[in-house]
Amino acid sequence: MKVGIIVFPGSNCDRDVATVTEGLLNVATRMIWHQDTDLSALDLVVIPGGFSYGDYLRCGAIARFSPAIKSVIEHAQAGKLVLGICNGFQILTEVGLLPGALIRNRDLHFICDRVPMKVERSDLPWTSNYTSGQVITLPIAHGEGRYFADSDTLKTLEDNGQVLFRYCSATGEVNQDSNPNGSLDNIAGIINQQGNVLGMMPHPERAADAAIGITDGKALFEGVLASFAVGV
Ligand SMILES: NC(=O)CC[C@H](N)C(=O)O
Repeated sequence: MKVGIIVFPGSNCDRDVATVTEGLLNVATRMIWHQDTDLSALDLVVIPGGFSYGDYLRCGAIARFSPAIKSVIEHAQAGKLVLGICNGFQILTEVGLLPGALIRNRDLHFICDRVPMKVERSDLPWTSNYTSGQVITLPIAHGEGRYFADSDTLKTLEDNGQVLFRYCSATGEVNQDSNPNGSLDNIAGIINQQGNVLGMMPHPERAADAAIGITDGKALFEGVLASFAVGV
């Protein structure tokens, strides 16, 4: 398996992802400057978190025009895996690879916290190392992480099982008290219809090394790796 990580001016979680894929899991990993377009030979492309182009205009609104993003679209359309984390999720919605939008948090504050969320399904490479309904804890760090979509889009997402991660309480209750940013339906992460594109506001790459004291994110990368090992 080969991983590519897109680097924009202002990305700040790119090295964190590489530390997990290359450092902890020993997976061949390449950093891809946003002006590069060659993603061939890559299995997983990660659009990392951060503040691409300073998040001026709107988070992800400038990054979506980068040359690398054209190649990311082709990569996704070929059915290959794309993971957008935080700013990466925002970029994926700007591009239209995922529906909806990420808007200012309900309380208009930047939130930096560790929060519980539910893994809704485990039948995809992304979550094959979790169990369906498992409550995990991951860091969040965003100012514009409130998932929003029109009611038809939201219904389609729910009907198709496209909500992969949902904020909840430590004991698994999904309600407004366990919703850190006001996301509709407590949505923390969604997939496209085919399931090969995942966008999520929480940061699995910041929760993979025991030295940090939180490791629930490691299983996401391990699940993807395992899916290649068995040739899924
Ligand atoms: N950690 C991140 O990727 C932050 C995303 C974006 N800059 C926001 O504040 O919402």
